[in-house]
Amino acid sequence: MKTMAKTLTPTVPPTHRHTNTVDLSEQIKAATKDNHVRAENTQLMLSYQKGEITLVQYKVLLCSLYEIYRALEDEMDRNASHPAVAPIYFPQELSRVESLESDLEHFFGSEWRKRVIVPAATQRYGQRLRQIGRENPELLVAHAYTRYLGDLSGGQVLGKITQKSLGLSSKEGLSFFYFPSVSSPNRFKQLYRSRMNSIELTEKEKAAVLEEAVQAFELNIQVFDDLQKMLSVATETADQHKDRSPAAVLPSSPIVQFTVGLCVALATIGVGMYAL
Ligand code: HEM
Repeated sequence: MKTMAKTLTPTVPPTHRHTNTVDLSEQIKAATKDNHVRAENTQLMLSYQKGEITLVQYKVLLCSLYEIYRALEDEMDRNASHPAVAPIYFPQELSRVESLESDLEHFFGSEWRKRVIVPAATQRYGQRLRQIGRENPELLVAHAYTRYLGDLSGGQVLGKITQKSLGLSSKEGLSFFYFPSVSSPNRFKQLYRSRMNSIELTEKEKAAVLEEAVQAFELNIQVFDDLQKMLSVATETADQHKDRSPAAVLPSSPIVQFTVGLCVALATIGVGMYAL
């Protein structure tokens, strides 16, 4: 027996054994730990945690999330059969585009498409997603992890805070936070992690995925910071038109939209803002 056990012992050198056996899900969590703390401490997320999220903050956040998920889900769909995407492709359980569309319609009305407005950082995030979808689909896992596992973790608490902060009596306008096809977020996250760990990646690709996950958090942080700037400009504009709230100013008249856009373009030093 003893001899057999010896024969079966792997001959991989200990250092190799270590790198090959560390799961992607563990590595990605460790690699983005500090970025997660930074994301939690952005002004927008701090307002959230204090239960001080306003309707206008939530509305602009929804607009940016729509742009981000549209790019992410377009690219996931297009690359659904790619070996690094297929294991973590869960459109039925995770897709957010339709829920965001219904939330946007709830808050902006049937003409919501004309009123979606996003800052430059959101455009950059979308462009990055579309670029990796075209050029390096194996990096999509970094973005899918960052958004979907976040939505199934802290995002669940944020949903409850949003409902309370905005004084919403029903779930209307909050579909983004609900995953009707996920009965247990914790169990689903475990399944998702195991699927991530099953993706076959070379060491070089794995390193690139970890780097991309850090970037994904940074892109989110930039979006939150840009939204905050956009809102400060809108508040100043509203103060100059004392009869109007920022919520009314931001997505309404084309002239004010243009003014806000112009100010944010200046405030974000050349990066600009795009109205969809
Ligand atoms: C108010 C802001 C936030 C709070 C309070 C929060 C809170 C949390 C909590 C409690 C967890 C679970 C940790 C665990 O299971 O060990 C978590 C996980 C996670 N969060 Fe956040 N979060 C926030 C913002 C964000 C943002 C902005 C992102 C990215 C865009 C994000 C991405 C993630 C990810 C990817 C995970 C899964 C980590 C893993 O298990 O690998 N979070 N968050």
